[in-house]
Amino acid sequence: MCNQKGGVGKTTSTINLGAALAEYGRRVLLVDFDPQGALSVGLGIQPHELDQTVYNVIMERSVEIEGVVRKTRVENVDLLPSNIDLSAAEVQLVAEVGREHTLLRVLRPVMDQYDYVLVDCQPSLGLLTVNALTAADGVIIPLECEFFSLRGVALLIDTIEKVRERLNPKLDITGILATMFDPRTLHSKEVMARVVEAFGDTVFDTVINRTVRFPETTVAGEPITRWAPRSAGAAAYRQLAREVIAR
Ligand SMILES: Nc1ncnc2c1ncn2[C@@H]1O[C@H](COP(=O)(O)OP(=O)(O)OP(=O)(O)O)[C@@H](O)[C@H]1O
Repeated sequence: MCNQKGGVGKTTSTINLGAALAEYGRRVLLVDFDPQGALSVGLGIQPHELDQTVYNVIMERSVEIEGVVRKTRVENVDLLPSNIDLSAAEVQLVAEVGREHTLLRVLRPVMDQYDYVLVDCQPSLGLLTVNALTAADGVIIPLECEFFSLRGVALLIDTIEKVRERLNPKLDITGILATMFDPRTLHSKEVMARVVEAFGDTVFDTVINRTVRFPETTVAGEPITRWAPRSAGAAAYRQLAREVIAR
């Protein structure tokens, strides 16, 4: 889940797509790859209380991923948590041999235990994000239905193409996900039309509406599929899960 713009719905989409995939019987690992630890918080975990996180797994050879991955309250959804420690990794990794492949290397031992591994990137195109792109089969780009949302997408796609050429030939854009859509405003519809015009079939049919239900789920520490299972937001992420499975 990648977009260097902040606050576009990366974390919300990682949690809720993961939970929806799990409802369809898929085994899911969520990787919090943002030092803010919002994904961990959104699943009811206090990141600052953790002794070991994804940071220790990628920086310390003696720490094995199996000991750091934890179960969540959601059946079939596990979490590799993160906290502020990860902010040091961006600088520390620069000196490492094979620095772009670090995340892929540490995920490999657990990869066959899951049907989907979703990585929640931080809002930057730095080395941690390049690590996520190097480990991934596909990128989902959440795009806020706001005027400036298309700014920066060209740079993101350029980065994805460079990673595909130089580090990970199988990398693909799985889809572009329109988020924070407000069906009452012409503005949202205009932005959506421009996104479809620019990216065509790459855009998921699923559109995530703007609703206060999502901030509520963060406070509750639960995905929307559990917090408000019959809400439109839960239905939307279930539809997205079906699209992702189909793609
Ligand atoms: N569809 C939505 N409707 C209303 N609020 C939303 C929606 N999706 C996310 N939010 C809220 O917007 C804020 C930012 O969302 P989120 O954390 O998912 O974005 P992000 O791209 O991961 O942010 P960052 O770049 O900081 O990691 C959060 O408070 C979240 O609860």
